[in-house]
Amino acid sequence: MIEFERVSKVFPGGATAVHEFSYTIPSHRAVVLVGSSGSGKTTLMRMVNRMVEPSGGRVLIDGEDVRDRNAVDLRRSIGYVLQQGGLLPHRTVADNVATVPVLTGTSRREARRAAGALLERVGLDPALGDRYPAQLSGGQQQRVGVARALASDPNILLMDEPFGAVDPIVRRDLQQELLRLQAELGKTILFVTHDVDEAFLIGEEVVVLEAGGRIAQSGTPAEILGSPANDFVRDFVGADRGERRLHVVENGGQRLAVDAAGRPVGVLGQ
Ligand SMILES: Nc1ncnc2c1ncn2[C@@H]1O[C@H](COP(=O)(O)OP(=O)(O)OP(=O)(O)O)[C@@H](O)[C@H]1O
Repeated sequence: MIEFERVSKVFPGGATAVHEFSYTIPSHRAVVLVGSSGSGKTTLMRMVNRMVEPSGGRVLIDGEDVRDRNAVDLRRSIGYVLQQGGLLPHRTVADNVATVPVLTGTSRREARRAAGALLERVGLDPALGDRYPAQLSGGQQQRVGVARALASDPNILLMDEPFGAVDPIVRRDLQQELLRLQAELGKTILFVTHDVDEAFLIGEEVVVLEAGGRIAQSGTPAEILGSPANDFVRDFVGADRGERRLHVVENGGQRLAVDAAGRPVGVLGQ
């Protein structure tokens, strides 16, 4: 469980990036922060692994203030997936995946063996482990990024626009892969995106942010789609979408998010 308790962040010489944000992410839940550029999503995410220290308030993991944790140990215990993969270019894929386990005492041989299994888990041929990141496609690199984040078997995965840099078709594959993985692994996931469709697909809960990390609305995709709290949310969920405007339909006891052409874009649960 991750608890944000009235956290704020004022960067030196800057405006307030986040103002008194409070939210609790239950264990094993996938929660998506969605909002336009500069709404404070990345700042909030980085407070969890202490890459950003709050100016006020606190972040707790399983009841413990992250400030009481050693920052390096904390970071190694949390999976972190970045938009550009963040892979080390001069190390093989297998060594990239094995980085944290080796740092925390697993033998290189054992960590490389485990890396092969992790590559398979994210849908890659383990033989790719001998390549260098530049020899993989963007989508494959993102999968390696996910494998690396899973390597220390963390309870928490932070995912910052992880599929933002790949083309739409690969992006859909990666999203489906993440849903499949989450069904298997049940991690506590904090996922950041500015893409509403992605937020509603991945998030069991979605937090719509306005500037300054203010919560415009939070809830399940069905709740937000079904009854937007205000004009801001209504616009954000539907703006500029024309015929792609999302709505909710009931289908055989399931609630589906569909676009205006009736194409399902996500299952919202029972
Ligand atoms: N290190 C920093 N120093 C000063 N200001 C910062 C710093 N990091 C972020 N900010 C500012 O804080 C605000 C929130 O930034 P943040 O990156 O959290 O937003 P975001 O919602 O993740 O945006 P994006 O979708 O563009 O990544 C922005 O106004 C940004 O310019």
